[in-house]
Amino acid sequence: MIGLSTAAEVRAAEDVLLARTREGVLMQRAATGLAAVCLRLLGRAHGARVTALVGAGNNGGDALFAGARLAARGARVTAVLLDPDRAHPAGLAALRRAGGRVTGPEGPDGLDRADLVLDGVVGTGGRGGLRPPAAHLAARAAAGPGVTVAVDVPSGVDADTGAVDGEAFAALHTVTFGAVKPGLVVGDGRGCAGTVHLVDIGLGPHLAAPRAHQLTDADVAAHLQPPEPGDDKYSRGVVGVVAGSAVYPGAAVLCTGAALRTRPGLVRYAGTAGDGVRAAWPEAIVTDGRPSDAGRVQAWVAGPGMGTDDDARATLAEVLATDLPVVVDADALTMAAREPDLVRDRRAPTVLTPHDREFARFGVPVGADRIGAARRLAAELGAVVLLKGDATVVAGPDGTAFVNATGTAELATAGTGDVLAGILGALLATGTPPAETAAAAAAHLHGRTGQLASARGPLVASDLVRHLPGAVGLVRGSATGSLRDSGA
Ligand SMILES: NC(=O)C1=CN([C@@H]2O[C@H](COP(=O)(O)OP(=O)(O)OC[C@H]3O[C@@H](n4cnc5c(N)ncnc54)[C@H](O)[C@@H]3O)[C@@H](O)[C@H]2O)[C@@H](O)CC1
Ligand SMILES: [K+]
Repeated sequence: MIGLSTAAEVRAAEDVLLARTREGVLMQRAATGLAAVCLRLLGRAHGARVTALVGAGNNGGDALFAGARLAARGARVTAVLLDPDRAHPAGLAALRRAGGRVTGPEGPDGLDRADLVLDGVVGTGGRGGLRPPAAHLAARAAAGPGVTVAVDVPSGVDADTGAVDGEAFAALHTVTFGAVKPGLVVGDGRGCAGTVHLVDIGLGPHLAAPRAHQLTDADVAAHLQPPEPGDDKYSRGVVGVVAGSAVYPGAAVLCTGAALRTRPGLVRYAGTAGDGVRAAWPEAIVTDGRPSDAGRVQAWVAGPGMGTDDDARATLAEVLATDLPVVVDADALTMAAREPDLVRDRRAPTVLTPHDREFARFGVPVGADRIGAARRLAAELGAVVLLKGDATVVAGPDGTAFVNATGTAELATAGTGDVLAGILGALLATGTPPAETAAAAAAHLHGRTGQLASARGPLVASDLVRHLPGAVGLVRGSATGSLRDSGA
């Protein structure tokens, strides 16, 4: 599990460590790690052209010291000082000693010929979007030929939320220090950060336990273990599905199929799309009656394609009245937004799976702070909220949050949400792990499946169902996790 630490948490840990180390040691650790990543990206140092955009704080100091290291290895480094009188003095001296050039914001900056551009304008001390002339230089860097590398945080991105209020530096890579900040992996910040590289500067033992996380394949594999010799179809978790309609059986077919393909045990279906489900999935046990006629289940998935009429409302209420985990998706979300008391503070876990428009129906739009928004609704309803997006966010009522790392834009097609609901039902039905972890694991597996299914071209939702066993195998087989994956 990768912890996501806020700027304040990182600063607090830095303060403890700063008091115990010689002055400048932490910055040297950061600059050494930064220079090492730059060298890897450049492939060579001698003759490489590097431009560093340098602000007035310690973030600029990191860029200057890293620039000095690259210059010492033969790179042609130009530092563009945005505020020449306030640039980090020791960093500036080191760069000059190593043969680097220095200019002001109006000087010749080499941006149009740089092999690599370092963004050391602002880091965790930044507030709001980039101001001119930094905004102008950032735009030129993005348009130029050089590899763009953000120091700690892309300037203009809020490190805690990923919000971009105005202009921000568009990095292909971000080298971050001490801990990954949430703003690098969620919201608009995710797009600005590119691939995230974490440099250890020794903060680990001093960091507060993070309240937000990213799961890796290894974490998710622990929840997708193969059956053991003593298992039977009941012990692997029985999923109940209420979805679809006689006219629109598709959602029921996709949702049931996803539950079966994630953890083949037993799936029971109750509703008016029974004929379609029987035809597609002879493995499912189908009743045309009400959920209470379906037989014993361990978790319910309610909503995809079920409609929002009185009958649908009664079905949803019946499922929510049980003491079982319930996934509230699609049409069920519309009904829950109208009557939040249906889902509020149930004894068993409830997982709501809104996209932004569905989320807004609960009263307040998502806004730029996606983790904050999910936490707010989760606390208000006493439920788990899985807020879908480019990087899906999961929050539990106690504020525990997860940001998904495996999302791919290929998943933006009809029916993929029905598949996610089915996966989620399968992971909830075993009762372990906690519902927010199960929801985060479902989002992770869904993303991996999307990557696999779109490896050779665009996907449709039924491709996802077909690729689920392969994705489960892939996640199980992968011992290591990564922040950003090749398919993302
Ligand atoms: N504290 C430490 O021990 C360490 C800090 N490190 C670096 O220090 C950074 C934090 O340094 P600081 O606290 O000095 O702050 P920053 O360097 O992030 O930014 C502070 C400066 O930026 C200006 N500023 C704020 N918002 C701006 C905007 N939107 N546009 C233009 N300028 C803006 C402020 O006026 C201030 O001068 C980290 O991100 C990291 O890069 C690393 O060297 C590791 C060790
Ligand atoms: K920066």
